[in-house]
Amino acid sequence: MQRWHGLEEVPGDWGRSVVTIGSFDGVHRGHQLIISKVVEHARELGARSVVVTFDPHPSEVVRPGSHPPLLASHRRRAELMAELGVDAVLLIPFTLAFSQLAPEEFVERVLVDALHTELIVEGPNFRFGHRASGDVALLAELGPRYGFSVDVCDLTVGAVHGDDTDGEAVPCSSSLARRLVAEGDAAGAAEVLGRPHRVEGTVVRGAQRGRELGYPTANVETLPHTAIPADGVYAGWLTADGERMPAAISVGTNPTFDGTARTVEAYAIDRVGLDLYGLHVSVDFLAYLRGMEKFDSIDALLDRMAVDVKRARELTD
Ligand SMILES: Cc1cc2nc3c(=O)[nH]c(=O)nc-3n(C[C@H](O)[C@H](O)[C@H](O)COP(=O)(O)O)c2cc1C
Ligand SMILES: Nc1ncnc2c1ncn2[C@@H]1O[C@H](COP(=O)(O)OP(=O)(O)O)[C@@H](O)[C@H]1O
Repeated sequence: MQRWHGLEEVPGDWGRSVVTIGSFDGVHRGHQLIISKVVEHARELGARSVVVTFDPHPSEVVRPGSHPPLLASHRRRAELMAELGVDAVLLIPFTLAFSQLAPEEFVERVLVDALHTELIVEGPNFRFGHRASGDVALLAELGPRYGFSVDVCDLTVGAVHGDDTDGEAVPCSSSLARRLVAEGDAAGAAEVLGRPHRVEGTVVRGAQRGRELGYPTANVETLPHTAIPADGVYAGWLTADGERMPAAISVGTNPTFDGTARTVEAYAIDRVGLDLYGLHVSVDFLAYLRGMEKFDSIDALLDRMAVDVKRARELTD
């Protein structure tokens, strides 16, 4: 899969494209549906599939300070899109100037001049151009002039979760996944995303206390704006150097030790002698086990950690 950063990186001799445009944060099940459609149509038409996305999140430019917590880095999104068979991802720097393009200019520069778009696939709520004034009706109107057609499809995929929905399927969306992650509902988030929520980062030094407790934990320094699950203890996986290891994960300030910094730490169950410092690792959150607690003694914490680890081992088996 090709990755282009900016319109100027699109090869001049790039052929015809089937395109979808969006933020695609988390590449959740609704995103997966639309991207699969793009890939399928491209194969039928003998064209190539392209996903157009933006960095930073458009809301940060339109309303500074409103950057939402991110479910996936652009690197991770690209990885997931490659798995779906996408030929190229075009990441457009979302500058103030870009945000001010009139919808028709946006169509000309991105869809027509750069990508030679034959078909664009979007959900009915797609908006683009200055003040989000372009919509699918405008795309359909401009299509004949520029030689592309528009496939507007219902991209709603339902996920059942929680007690507050009476068992009703709720449409998958990035904001729903963000809310579930923030509430610690790892299982609900996994249902929306189609896989456990992942947090990535570099392993940094902590208080060096874990090894003394018998549970060394890799402390993961996450990227800015990462969607970090609610404080608590989780079962999941720690992946390092391509190896996926069952893990018991702690998110919080280590209140038993009167800590103040909020950390994401993962103990790779039953593994000894790992050296993960400085590595880029990922932590997948499969299930919420319990809340973070301030224990009266280290023994009480250790008793509880033994129970957590046993449960995490069972869940990741
Ligand atoms: C499965 C698990 C559960 C944990 N639960 C708690 C907890 O309830 N309260 C708490 O203060 N710390 C908890 N911790 C965090 C430990 O206090 C922390 O891993 C330890 O202090 C080591 O910190 P260090 O990596 O900075 O050395 C938990 C850690 C793990 C792996
Ligand atoms: N089973 C394991 N799970 C996680 N990290 C481990 C494991 N075994 C060894 N390590 C190493 O030990 C470090 C964690 O030990 P710890 O005493 O908690 O130190 P720190 O406070 O610096 O995180 C990890 O960063 C990793 O390099």
